[in-house]
Amino acid sequence: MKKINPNINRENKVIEIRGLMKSFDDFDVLKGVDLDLYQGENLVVLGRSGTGKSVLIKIISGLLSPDEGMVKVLGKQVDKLSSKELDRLRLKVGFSFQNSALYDSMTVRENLEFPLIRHEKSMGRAERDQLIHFVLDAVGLEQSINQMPSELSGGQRKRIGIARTLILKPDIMLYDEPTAGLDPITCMEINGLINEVQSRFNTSAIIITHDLTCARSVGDRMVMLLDGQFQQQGTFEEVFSSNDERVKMFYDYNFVK
Ligand SMILES: Nc1ncnc2c1ncn2[C@@H]1O[C@H](COP(=O)(O)OP(=O)(O)OP(=O)(O)O)[C@@H](O)[C@H]1O
Repeated sequence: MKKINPNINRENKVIEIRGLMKSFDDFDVLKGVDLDLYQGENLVVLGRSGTGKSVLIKIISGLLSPDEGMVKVLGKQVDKLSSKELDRLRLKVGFSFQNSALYDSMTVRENLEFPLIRHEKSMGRAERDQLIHFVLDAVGLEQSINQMPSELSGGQRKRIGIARTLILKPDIMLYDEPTAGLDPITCMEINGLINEVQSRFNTSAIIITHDLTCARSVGDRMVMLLDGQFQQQGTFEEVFSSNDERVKMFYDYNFVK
């Protein structure tokens, strides 16, 4: 289990959400979500499939717009920003996708270089190279620099996906199912990496997961999305001491086989 993290700054909310609503046609997915993410905190978002966890982080990263409610990211209300301002804010929010989203036709180096060429146009080759080596070292995969994604294991692809997100030095990391499809040992390694990124890069993060071992090892706090709202929140023990049948089922599925 994770130790109490002294580096969380509860005076500084990097994400603040109030009364967030989102529907698709007549299907109400988010029905009044309130959420705070504090600077330096790893927050785990739990919830069954289809409850709207991905919709929530897509709204935070500006990929979807809210129907109602306030979504503030790094002090900026996302729905009030021009598209240029939103693009600038997005660079501060790193999205680590479930499938790692690497370009299969590019080497690891090219995959890492791509966001720099796109977003840091004035950066020279030497500085790009230095950053590529820095993030590869951070995820422990310097030796893979010239490999193709198809030559990497699932865990290595996740690491490179995380490196590619880190290379733009985001303030906030969003991890969508970081351990999905990995064996237990590789899951532990990825959990360790998420914690290392938090302490080494001083990022705040939202981690979406179904994996309660991951939740327990990376989360400073957890929230559970039930019926379109966060109805349970606190430490792992606080959330799972609930008598709510839906919470108990979630726990049993993970730990009682
Ligand atoms: N762009 C979209 N258009 C229409 N419906 C959508 C769209 N995006 C999501 N939905 C619907 O919103 C609901 C929530 O989807 P979401 O992907 O957020 O679930 P989730 O909690 O992340 O699930 P999982 O754990 O399986 O990834 C689903 O019913 C989904 O079909």
